[in-house]
Amino acid sequence: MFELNSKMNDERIEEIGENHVATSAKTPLRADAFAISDEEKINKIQESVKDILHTLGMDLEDDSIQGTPKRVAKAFVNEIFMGLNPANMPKASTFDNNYNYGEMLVEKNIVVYSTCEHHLLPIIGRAHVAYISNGKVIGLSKMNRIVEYFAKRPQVQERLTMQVVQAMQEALGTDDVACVIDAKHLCVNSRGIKDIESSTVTSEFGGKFKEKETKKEFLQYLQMETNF
Ligand SMILES: Nc1nc2c(ncn2[C@@H]2O[C@H](COP(=O)(O)OP(=O)(O)OP(=O)(O)O)[C@@H](O)[C@H]2O)c(=O)[nH]1
Ligand SMILES: [Zn+2]
Repeated sequence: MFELNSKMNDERIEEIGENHVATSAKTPLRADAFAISDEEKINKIQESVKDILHTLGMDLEDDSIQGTPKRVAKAFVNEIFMGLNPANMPKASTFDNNYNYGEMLVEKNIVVYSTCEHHLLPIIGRAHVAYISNGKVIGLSKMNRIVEYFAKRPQVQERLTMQVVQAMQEALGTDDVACVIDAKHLCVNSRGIKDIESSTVTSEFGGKFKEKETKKEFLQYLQMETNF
């Protein structure tokens, strides 16, 4: 019934380049960012973490800490910052909108675990992504995966929000995409000003979502009570 369109995604990756984001919201990567393999990155980071722990005065021979440099390095490369590796870009399978669904689709409450690039501390929150089909529909989980991919980078929340919208626009071939993120930054909550209550809201509205009524409809869905 549906025509899987993952080939388009591969072509798109080639077109846009390793950052998967068209223009303004690129993650600042060095030109030689991919000169060494992930395994080499893990080895180098491991040494750097050893150095930090040693400088802090920790005994690296201690049974509990011995494995920490490797653990941290693996977590950085394979998990926390896996979104820096274009090989991890999710395949954003799109399908023909055969049923002519013409209204907005909202994927609410997508969990965001990201990392603030200023302090390398967690950003924890929720993303809400919406689009209006221009002939294509996207697999629901792919929206969660796109958010996850861009979240797993050193980030500022503004850029993350824009990257999610741009990647969705590319996948769906439409400007009519929006994203709102509400997140807590541990650099604000647990250190510095130590304001445990505050959170940060960012938004990006593309195409029809810039129009008052469409934006309002999207934001109203986010206020809806959910009973499940
Ligand atoms: N705009 C923006 N700022 C962020 C984000 N994450 C963290 N920051 C801020 O980045 C700023 C870095 O400011 P600096 O003055 O260089 O760092 P700092 O001395 O640690 O600042 P304090 O957090 O105020 O102690 C801080 O105000 C952070 O709150 C983000 O996603 N977007
Ligand atoms: Zn921070």
